[in-house]
Amino acid sequence: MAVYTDVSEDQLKSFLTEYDVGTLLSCKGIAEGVENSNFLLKTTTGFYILTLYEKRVAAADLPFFLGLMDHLSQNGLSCPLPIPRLDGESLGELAGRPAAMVSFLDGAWLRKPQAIHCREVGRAMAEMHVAGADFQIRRENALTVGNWRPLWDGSRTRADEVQPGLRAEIDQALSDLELHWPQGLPEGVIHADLFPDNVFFIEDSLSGLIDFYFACNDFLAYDVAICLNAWCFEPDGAFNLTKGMALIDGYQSVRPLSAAEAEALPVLSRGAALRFFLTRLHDWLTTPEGALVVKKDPLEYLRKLRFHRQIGSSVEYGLRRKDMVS
Ligand SMILES: Nc1ncnc2c1ncn2[C@@H]1O[C@H](COP(=O)(O)OP(=O)(O)OP(=O)(O)O)[C@@H](O)[C@H]1O
Ligand SMILES: N[C@@H](CCO)C(=O)O
Repeated sequence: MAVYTDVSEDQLKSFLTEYDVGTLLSCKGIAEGVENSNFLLKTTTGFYILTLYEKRVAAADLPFFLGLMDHLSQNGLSCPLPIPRLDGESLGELAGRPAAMVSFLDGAWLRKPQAIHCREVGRAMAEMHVAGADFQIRRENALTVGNWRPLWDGSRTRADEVQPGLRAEIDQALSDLELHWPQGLPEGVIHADLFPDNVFFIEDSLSGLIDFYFACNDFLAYDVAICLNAWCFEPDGAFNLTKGMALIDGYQSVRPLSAAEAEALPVLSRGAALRFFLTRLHDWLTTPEGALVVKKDPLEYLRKLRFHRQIGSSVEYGLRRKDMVS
């Protein structure tokens, strides 16, 4: 459930006078999502998404997120386009929160993506990487290798409550990643949370990407690793090589991976698994019972981390052998 802040009709109507979007016809809270409060607005000119940014999104980062969506849309990527206010700004304030409106994207996310969808998401991610190359604002990744230890320290003493032995296992996995994290790979703007619920499809065609609120500058291939984890495992925990191959082929049809990126996929995939394990574990341990937010299972990502630990080469993710040499 993600409507944390209530908005009265009067507040909303007064907010909309700052925009050239016609007259309000209806406003519905959107239950999905966990970070922000989202509303679907219908006005005499069409549908819009209104987002009130809650505390987990730093106000200082909003110009990056909104500027990025604007930049990517202008460069041909299908993603929400921030609607400018009459004063030319994208960001306003509503009910005491920073707030913005973006265009509505048609489509729906897939509960059971297949290999053809993985290919599409790989391609769209590479298009995003290319379109973001000349975006001028920078945002460091607040959830990369250097940030994992403080995050882990907040959960570490209680980890064995979730699964006996977890503390020692993650201690070891984290130290190993800190030691072996790659350096010097090609960097750029990454989405960093391109899970199935952030990719819309109409029939089998990808219609757009949403939710850029973890986007940042980091290794481009790290985004590929995040997607391998999010798209290519089956509910029983098995890695689906056909999906991995489709995702990587889709990506490389737009932006071929360098040999160094290809070689780094196993360590990047371990890191991506640990990153989502750690945020999920934190939420698991700190979200009060009875809260309306659905907690995501950290152990799903522990299983993915274990899978990547026994990977010998990126060929096991579906990378073709010819792409492993420069
Ligand atoms: N531009 C859009 N067009 C259509 N629907 C949208 C759009 N943006 C958001 N939505 C709807 O709102 C829901 C929540 O959006 P979003 O995922 O951005 O929420 P969030 O709370 O910021 O994110 P999350 O919890 O996934 O990090 C989406 O699942 C989708 O149904
Ligand atoms: N995609 C994240 C949630 C935050 O967007 C996860 O599955 O843990």
